[in-house]
Amino acid sequence: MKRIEQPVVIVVFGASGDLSKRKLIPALYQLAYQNLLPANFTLLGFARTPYTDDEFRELAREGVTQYSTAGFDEHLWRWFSQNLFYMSGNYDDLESFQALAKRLEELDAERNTGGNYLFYLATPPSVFKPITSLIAETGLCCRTSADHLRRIVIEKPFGHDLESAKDLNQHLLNLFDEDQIYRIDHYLGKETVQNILVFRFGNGIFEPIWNRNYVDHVQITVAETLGIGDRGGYYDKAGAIRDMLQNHMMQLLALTAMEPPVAFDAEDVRDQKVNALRSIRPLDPEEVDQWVVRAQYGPGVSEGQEIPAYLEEKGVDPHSTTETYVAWKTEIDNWRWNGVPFYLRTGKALAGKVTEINIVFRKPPLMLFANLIANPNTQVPPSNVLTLRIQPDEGIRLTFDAKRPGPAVNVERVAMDFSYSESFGKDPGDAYERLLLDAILGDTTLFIRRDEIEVAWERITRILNGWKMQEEKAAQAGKRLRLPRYAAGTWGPKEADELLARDGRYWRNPHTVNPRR
Ligand SMILES: NC(=O)C1=CN([C@@H]2O[C@H](COP(=O)(O)OP(=O)(O)OC[C@H]3O[C@@H](n4cnc5c(N)ncnc54)[C@H](OP(=O)(O)O)[C@@H]3O)[C@@H](O)[C@H]2O)C=CC1
Ligand SMILES: O=C1O[C@H](COP(=O)(O)O)[C@@H](O)[C@H](O)[C@H]1O
Repeated sequence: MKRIEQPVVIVVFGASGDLSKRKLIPALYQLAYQNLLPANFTLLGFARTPYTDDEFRELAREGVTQYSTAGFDEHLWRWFSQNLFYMSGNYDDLESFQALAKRLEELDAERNTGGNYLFYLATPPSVFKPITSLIAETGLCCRTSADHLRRIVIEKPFGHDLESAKDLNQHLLNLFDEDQIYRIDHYLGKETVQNILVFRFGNGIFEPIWNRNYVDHVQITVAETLGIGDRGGYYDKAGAIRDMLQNHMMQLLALTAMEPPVAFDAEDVRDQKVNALRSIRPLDPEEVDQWVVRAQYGPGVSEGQEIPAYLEEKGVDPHSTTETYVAWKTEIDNWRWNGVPFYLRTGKALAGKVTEINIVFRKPPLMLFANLIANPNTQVPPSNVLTLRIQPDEGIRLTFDAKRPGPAVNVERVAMDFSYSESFGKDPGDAYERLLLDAILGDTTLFIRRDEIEVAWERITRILNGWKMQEEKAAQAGKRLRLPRYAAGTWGPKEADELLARDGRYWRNPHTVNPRR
């Protein structure tokens, strides 16, 4: 990774919160561990909770001890912690921001930080607008700050539907230039997600078969074992579609489906991602049930932990119709992918924590060995599947059929594996490390551009509209909609299996020892 040359103050709004403690501060510490931060690096936390600098440092120390992948080193901590500062203020109050401007001036003078500021919005989205308005009003960041580094990093969720996303984009673009706005999606910071592009476009052998002539279908799974825990208040308003599908999974889809960029730079890569997203077939809300399955978890056990039914979780409306699981079949209407279904699924309280992309290749034109396969299913599934394992056990696997040694011709499914940890001797670093560094260095490649977020929301809002229509219909009939259920600790509802079974396919469940199931 490249070292940051120029000094910078990172202002973290919402610094008293979970993201700051679990992700941002440990990621900065890890950058310090790798000697990637500038000598006079400075972090100024800003939130309403009244902490002193020392109290904030204590909070940060807890975060680093618990969550840093670099471990805890007392000597490094002493250097790192003396660069952390804190001030309290309100997110919608001009005086607080004037005080912030004054504090930044002092820090500039004391620490020679050159007037370079990166503002990180690690707060709930309800205060994104007031914070950015006041940053602009106090002149801390505006279009004319060209002489200094002045950038805004904005966390997800970016809007809750197309209209609100457009509205937030418009608000930001009234105040700042697009290249000052860093819309974050932490999946793009994951090494294995970035590797999708290297794998596809850095090698000569995969791209020629990466299309409708060879690919039968694509499956993208982002499964989590935990329930919603104590995030009921947030999650019940978001659901799986807004929490995961609109952002992380759309990005995985775009990177899998996109055409090669002209060059590996921010605009070219994002142009191609936008084209891929625009090629997703727009869904007719009336037909939502043909393409999308939603469900909620019931009680069960996942990874040895008892999980209550979603409707009994703290902060959840007992009549909620918010989905904790969503499966979506879509098609990409372009030359490369015409007729190849993409199946996406994500959910909480599932049987495994895993993110993977499966490229399932077509069967050979003639199945010469179909009757020689040991214990075949009634229907012989395609044997060649390329699995991009995003997490955990990051790597790539290709399954194929081979002859089992012996005088008879017996065919068995085997695999070729690439493992990150085996090949590179270490696990991939944390996504926030990479993204923070890129934001400071001014590289927007791994951040979401305005049009990207809007086209993703456009396709997702069609699904949301379909569900809304169903709810309105039920209400008119005096009924309450009840979502399908799946037991916590399983791979999801039977309706999701049926979505694929209708096409003669099945979900390839990760961790399946025998890839034939
Ligand atoms: N936590 C995570 O793992 C992830 C978080 N995110 C996103 O990052 C952002 C921050 O997340 P997280 O740290 O978990 O959030 P928190 O709920 O911990 O909020 C962060 C801080 O914001 C302030 N805050 C909380 N609620 C409100 C409110 N209603 N109005 C104004 N201020 C409030 C609090 O600080 P104070 O009261 O001191 O002002 C709090 O410490 C969110 O947008 C979230 O969606 C994205 C991916 C992962
Ligand atoms: O953004 C989010 O992502 C996490 C999953 O992230 P991962 O890096 O652990 O795969 C998810 O748990 C959370 O609900 C969502 O807000």
